[in-house]
Amino acid sequence: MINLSTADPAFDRAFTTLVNARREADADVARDVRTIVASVRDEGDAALAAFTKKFDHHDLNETGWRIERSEWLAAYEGLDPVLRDALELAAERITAYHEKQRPADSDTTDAAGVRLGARWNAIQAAGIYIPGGRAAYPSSVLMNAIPARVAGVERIAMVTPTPNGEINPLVLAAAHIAGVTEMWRIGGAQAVAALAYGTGRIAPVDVITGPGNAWVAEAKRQLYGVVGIDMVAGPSEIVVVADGQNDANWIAADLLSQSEHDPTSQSILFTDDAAFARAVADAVDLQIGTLSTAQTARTAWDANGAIIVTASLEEALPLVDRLAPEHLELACDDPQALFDRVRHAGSVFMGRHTPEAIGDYVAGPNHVLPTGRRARFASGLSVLDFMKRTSFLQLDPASLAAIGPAAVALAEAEGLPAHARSVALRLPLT
Ligand SMILES: NC(=O)c1ccc[n+]([C@@H]2O[C@H](COP(=O)([O-])OP(=O)(O)OC[C@H]3O[C@@H](n4cnc5c(N)ncnc54)[C@H](O)[C@@H]3O)[C@@H](O)[C@H]2O)c1
Ligand SMILES: N[C@H](CO)Cc1c[nH]c[nH+]1
Ligand SMILES: [Zn+2]
Repeated sequence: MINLSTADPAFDRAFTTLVNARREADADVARDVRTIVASVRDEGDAALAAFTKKFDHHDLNETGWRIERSEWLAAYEGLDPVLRDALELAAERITAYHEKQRPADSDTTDAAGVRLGARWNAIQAAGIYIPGGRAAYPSSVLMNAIPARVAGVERIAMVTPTPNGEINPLVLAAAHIAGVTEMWRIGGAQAVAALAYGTGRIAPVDVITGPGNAWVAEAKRQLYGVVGIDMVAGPSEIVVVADGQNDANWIAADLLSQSEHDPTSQSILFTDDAAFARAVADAVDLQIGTLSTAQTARTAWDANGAIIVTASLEEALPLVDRLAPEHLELACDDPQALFDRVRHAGSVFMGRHTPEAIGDYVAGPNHVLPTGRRARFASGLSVLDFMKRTSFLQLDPASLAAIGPAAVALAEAEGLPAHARSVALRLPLT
């Protein structure tokens, strides 16, 4: 973890180094993913089986490629009622939030008499990636499959790695609740490539969504264009802006909630109170030892964590924008005043009683969010990622006569005479 202060003359250089650090996509990851993707494209299921053996340590021909619906249902029915209720509550709240994202079609006639509009359609087949290397993510099943279902996607093909052939029953139960239509026991860059190109067993999809580690995120990035993607949602990140009135233990837990995801995760605290900064650093060190995820959290915190003391909370805001974090917590009395001045963040958690983890599970907005400073240009997963828009137009003789001559003039100016003729032939003779 690094300690910085904006009062330090060397601050600008140190902060720029922090902003530019490429935690997730070093050259080796990009090169290895290129090899994996090419193997799956050329060798299909044989490559999938080999990579699954290498990375997830099981033989797909023994454990089975697909996980059948009967197993999802059995898992759902066998769930502890407390967990079943929790999943159902999460699913209800996520559905309610995403239903409001359904876009409206448009169909209008303008002053020239031209009918203009746009119609939204769901994509036909979505591939959803559910991480499963270090932890199981039933919450990510809901966050991906529910918006796809709300959009009206017919085929929702879920992939998830099953290390040593084992899968968490909660993941199966979540697939049952959320409306997944097929499930494959594969993960990593190889699963993303299989969904993009298709293999003997797996039909290709139109769009791949979902979070994952550095290899998964890089595979989506490389395959964009072969398929659509939501955005690059890699190793988790959090920035907390907190004044000295907070409980240091609460803020330490918030920082660790994202450090425990991945050794390359990043957690950063900005505070205007140097004594509070020291208290949080101590609380993080005390809490790490109590976590079953201590090893991952410790690696991430030591390598990528930062505590930055500023002269005021306001001073932190342009620095937050430069980081464009996946998650931003504003832990102070008037979070709205700070929020009004933040431009780049995937999702913002306002006030002292809104820990980021509530958004990971049950609040409603999507937890699949852009990482690696991509909140500068990308947004969290939504219903729109599973839809696309077709524009349409309709003219009659009068409206063509009104705007057609301008099109003819422009076509001739572009040196495209067939374009000009196609319009001119329909215009009244003058
Ligand atoms: N940004 C978001 O919205 C969001 C949401 C949830 C989770 N996450 C992130 O998802 C990630 C989950 O990671 P995970 O590892 O638990 O599961 P994962 O499913 O993303 O990755 C596991 C797979 O990674 C591949 N892999 C592992 N080591 C490899 C290597 N050396 N070379 C090639 N491939 C390799 C294997 O194929 C393995 O099956 C975390 O980074 C977490 O922070 C992000
Ligand atoms: N914080 C993750 C997004 O970066 C989402 C998640 C799921 N489960 C727990 N956390
Ligand atoms: Zn999380």
